[in-house]
Amino acid sequence: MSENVKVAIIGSTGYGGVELIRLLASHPQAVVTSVTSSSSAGAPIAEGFPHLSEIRTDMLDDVDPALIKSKADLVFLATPAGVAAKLVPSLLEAGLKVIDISGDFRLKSRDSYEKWYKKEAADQHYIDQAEYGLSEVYGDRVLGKDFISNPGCFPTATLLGLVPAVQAGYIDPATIIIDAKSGVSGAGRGASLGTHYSELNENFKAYKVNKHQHIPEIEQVLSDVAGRPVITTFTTHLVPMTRGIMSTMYASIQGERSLEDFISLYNNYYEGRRFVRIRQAGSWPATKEVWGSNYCDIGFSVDERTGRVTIVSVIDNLVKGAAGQAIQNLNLMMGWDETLGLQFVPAYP
Ligand SMILES: NC(=O)C1=CN([C@@H]2O[C@H](COP(=O)(O)OP(=O)(O)OC[C@H]3O[C@@H](n4cnc5c(N)ncnc54)[C@H](OP(=O)(O)O)[C@@H]3O)[C@@H](O)[C@H]2O)C=CC1
Ligand SMILES: CC(=O)N[C@@H](CCC(=O)OP(=O)(O)O)C(=O)O
Repeated sequence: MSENVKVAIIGSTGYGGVELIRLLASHPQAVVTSVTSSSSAGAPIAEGFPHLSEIRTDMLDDVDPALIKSKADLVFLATPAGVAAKLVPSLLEAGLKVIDISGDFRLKSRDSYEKWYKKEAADQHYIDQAEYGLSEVYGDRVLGKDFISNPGCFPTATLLGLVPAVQAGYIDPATIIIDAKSGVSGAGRGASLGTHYSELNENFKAYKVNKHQHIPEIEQVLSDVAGRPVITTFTTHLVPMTRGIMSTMYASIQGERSLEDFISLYNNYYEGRRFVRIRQAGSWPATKEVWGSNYCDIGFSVDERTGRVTIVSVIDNLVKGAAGQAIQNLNLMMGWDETLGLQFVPAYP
């Protein structure tokens, strides 16, 4: 087992960054030695985040690769789209390991990134270096790597719910429809019209229909496991709750497959993977049952009338959908037990 690792967080004043601080506080082998800010360097981090009082007494550092390298071995980026694309080359050149939580290095095609994110893509050389860290699917590839691109929140819930069935040929990938719902912390800490209280409270709305930046990420992985190009219908909805994602997926079943066949397939696929829990027949996961934890819970129904399966997958967007999976990737990179520092029981109710 490797030594302890010193880590820095860029974007530590956002929701993903603050969640990294919370989770890493109880990690036995990682210590946060630098928290940075591009807008309030020099201020104590606990000033803006009183919940960190007496827990973190340090000041925010500038986003300076040389300074970060002098304090840390590895850096997490939890920054808006387009920032990591510019910063990562200098961080890697400084000799830091990198785990990027943003979408900047997930898509292997620069054209696809520019089309869906409407930002300038990173240099292809660095995109090629990034290992896509969907832990339960590609975790084996992460060991010993220096640069991980952490999956998106919706793709994590959706892909963990679809990959075993697509890979085994239990469903026809061309028929997949994904109906996804997110709590508002998924939109980050910055205020916007769509996320302020009176727009959100007592409301439930669809957004970015057929235009969401997670569509190509989901299709990239499904195409990989299906062995042929897959395109999907994916609709996101905003729910008036703080944390949580529920992805409900529908697809036509191929061959004779019972509910028990699906449950057994998924139990086998995720055997030994502690963060994916497969529900028994008739048990449907709810976002509260994974709240504050790194779990992804998945339930199924097989409809003999239509020949379709319904798959429901839930995660906490800030944990398994962001900071938690990023730490799981840190553990896998370092050759540690993937559950290190992540064994939280969901907070209930
Ligand atoms: N929220 C979620 O559930 C998830 C988010 N993500 C992705 O993670 C990333 C962070 O998301 P989230 O934490 O929600 O976003 P927030 O808006 O809450 O935080 C982003 C942080 O980035 C920092 N930042 C902004 N511009 C720069 C810059 N030019 N250089 C360095 N730092 C900068 C800001 O801090 P400061 O001004 O102090 O520098 C800000 O606090 C995004 O790419 C998001 O899409 C991925 C999965 C889930
Ligand atoms: C509720 C909400 O607005 N969620 C965000 C998720 C953002 C995110 O995770 O973005 P990247 O994965 O692309 O970094 C959205 O739907 O765009």
